[in-house]
Amino acid sequence: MASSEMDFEITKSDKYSILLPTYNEKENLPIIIWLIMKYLDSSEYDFEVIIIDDGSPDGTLDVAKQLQKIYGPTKIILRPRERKLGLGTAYIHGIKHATGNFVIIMDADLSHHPKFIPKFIELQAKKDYDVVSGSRYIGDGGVYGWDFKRKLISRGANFVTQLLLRPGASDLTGSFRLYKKDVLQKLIDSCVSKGYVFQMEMIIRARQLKYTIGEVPITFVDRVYGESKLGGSEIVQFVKSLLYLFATT
Ligand SMILES: Nc1nc2c(ncn2[C@@H]2O[C@H](COP(=O)(O)OP(=O)(O)O[C@H]3O[C@H](CO)[C@@H](O)[C@H](O)[C@@H]3O)[C@@H](O)[C@H]2O)c(=O)[nH]1
Repeated sequence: MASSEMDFEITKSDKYSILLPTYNEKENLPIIIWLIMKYLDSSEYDFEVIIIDDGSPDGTLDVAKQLQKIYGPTKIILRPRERKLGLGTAYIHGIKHATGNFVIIMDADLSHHPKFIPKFIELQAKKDYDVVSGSRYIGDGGVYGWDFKRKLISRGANFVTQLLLRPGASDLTGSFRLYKKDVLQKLIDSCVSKGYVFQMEMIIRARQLKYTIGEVPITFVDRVYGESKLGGSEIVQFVKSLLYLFATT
């Protein structure tokens, strides 16, 4: 048993692969890795962290190599790519190297706090969910540090998607999630979007394919170091993909 509660069980063979895509995260990476180790090492969970760096000019990969020396090559796995190829394809690349039967995806910029990971794992184990999604829009979840424009974009994207596609999950654009690996692979194979919109399509496809989705309230705290890579082109891509999904599903 990995928890004091006796109403769920983590099988000894369960392993969690945490995918961390990075682009210019040299300040954030050591802290997020330290927090992951703090919250997971103290548990009995078997896990690995896969860092997918896309040729960050700030030297994130060098920092990742140092971390690998500290925590060991079985805990920290480096799967870099030569150049910035986008968040969606970074996950697709990462999953190819995941050895766990569960995959956790999260941002490396400290917006997603690793303290929530055990909650994802416990909920999944309790109900055998195919997907557990972190939600900023249920219970005591929330967003901290975003300006009005960014909140409006996120709320607006969720609202319009809820209206058009009725996905039955409250946070569609968030990217703090746990998947059964085989489910994630099937969802990736069925998704057509790349970039940020990928997160939304994954939930829509999960519903289509009748996978079960659980939700854990999470707080999303805007990054302190570095900059968001969300720009106008991602927003245009989101709207295009939303209309495509509306027309085809
Ligand atoms: N490898 C790689 N990593 C990337 C790339 N672009 C971004 N990342 C990494 O992906 C994570 C999130 O990137 P940000 O650019 O900081 O995301 P954001 O604007 O804060 O957006 C967040 O909120 C969106 C809306 O809720 C989410 O859709 C998005 O996934 C992310 O969680 C960070 O760890 C960042 O380094 C890329 O092209 N390649």
